[in-house]
Amino acid sequence: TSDADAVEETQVAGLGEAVDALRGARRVLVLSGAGMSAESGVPTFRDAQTGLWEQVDPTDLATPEAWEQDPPYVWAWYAWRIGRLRAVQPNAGHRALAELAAYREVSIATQNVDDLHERAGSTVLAHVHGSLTDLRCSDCATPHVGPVEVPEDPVERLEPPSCGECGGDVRPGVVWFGEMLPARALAETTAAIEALTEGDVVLVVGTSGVVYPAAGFPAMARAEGATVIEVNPTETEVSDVCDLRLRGTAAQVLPRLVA
Ligand SMILES: CC(C)NC(=O)[C@H](Cc1c[nH]c2ccccc12)NC(=O)[C@H](CCCC/N=C(/NCCC(=O)O)S[C@H]1O[C@H](COP(=O)(O)OP(=O)(O)OC[C@H]2O[C@@H](n3cnc4c(N)ncnc43)[C@H](O)[C@@H]2O)[C@@H](O)[C@H]1O)NC(=O)OCc1ccccc1
Repeated sequence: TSDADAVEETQVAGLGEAVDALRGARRVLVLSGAGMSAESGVPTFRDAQTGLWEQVDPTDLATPEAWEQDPPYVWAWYAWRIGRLRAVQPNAGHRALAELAAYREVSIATQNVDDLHERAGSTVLAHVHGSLTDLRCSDCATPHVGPVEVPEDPVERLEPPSCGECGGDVRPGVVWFGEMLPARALAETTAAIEALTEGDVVLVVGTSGVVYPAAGFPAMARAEGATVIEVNPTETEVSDVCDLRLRGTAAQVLPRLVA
């Protein structure tokens, strides 16, 4: 039997109810995290870092302090992630959400800094933690365009590109721990949550619900009366605020939800 059949056979408790809820929904808001891209080969934050960064807690690397202290060390990690992102493809979960938008009003607010939703054909409402591919000067904030050298294999240190305006170090356009979320992304996500009503559906896909303020979004959506559905193989910090918990992966469950 092929993988699809195997997936087809595995019963996901609550799937029927979730399909019904989605059928009756006028609007769908997707809150996605690292698990959404795991089956594309993008490691989640909780997955052990591989190789060079094995000993490093990503939340220590993804900070303004780490950048201040040693830009080439932090840049090497991001350049490697940019390189990895170029080598992977959206998965069946990303594609299912893009298909759903053909017959439902779908908004996606993601914690992910990858562009896999867009590459699957979705329009993303907000990247609340920024984007790996948007680069800017860490001194004058000038957006950095032009090619970015990425290492074949992980390297310990790599000089970040220099800003064409002021010569400063160019940093990734992501939100580091301790940094405020992009005002526009936060405003649009909050507006989308406040616009939710009875009967609307919120899909919480592949997030452990640990990082704030994003971890508070599912409860805010529930408070608006929407039906909140978690898609995650394991229990999370937000499972309790969800009406339905579908214990499976994004690429396994989402295609069956929108079929
Ligand atoms: C660690 C945590 C406790 N710390 C925070 O939340 C901090 C501090 C904080 C603020 N308010 C708080 C309140 C309480 C406690 C702490 C705080 N928040 C901040 O600093 C935020 C900024 C946070 C953004 C940080 N940047 C990221 N990313 C970009 C960088 C980069 O990518 O390098 S966060 C990054 O990690 C997070 C990882 O979480 P998940 O996406 O949930 O992924 P994770 O790996 O954890 O879990 C994966 C899940 O998927 C599941 N899964 C696995 N495979 C699959 C599969 N195949 N299918 C489906 N699911 C799957 C797994 O079971 C698992 O559940 C994502 O958000 C991701 O973007 N800024 C801020 O609040 O500014 C103002 C401020 C500042 C200071 C103090 C007060 C206020």
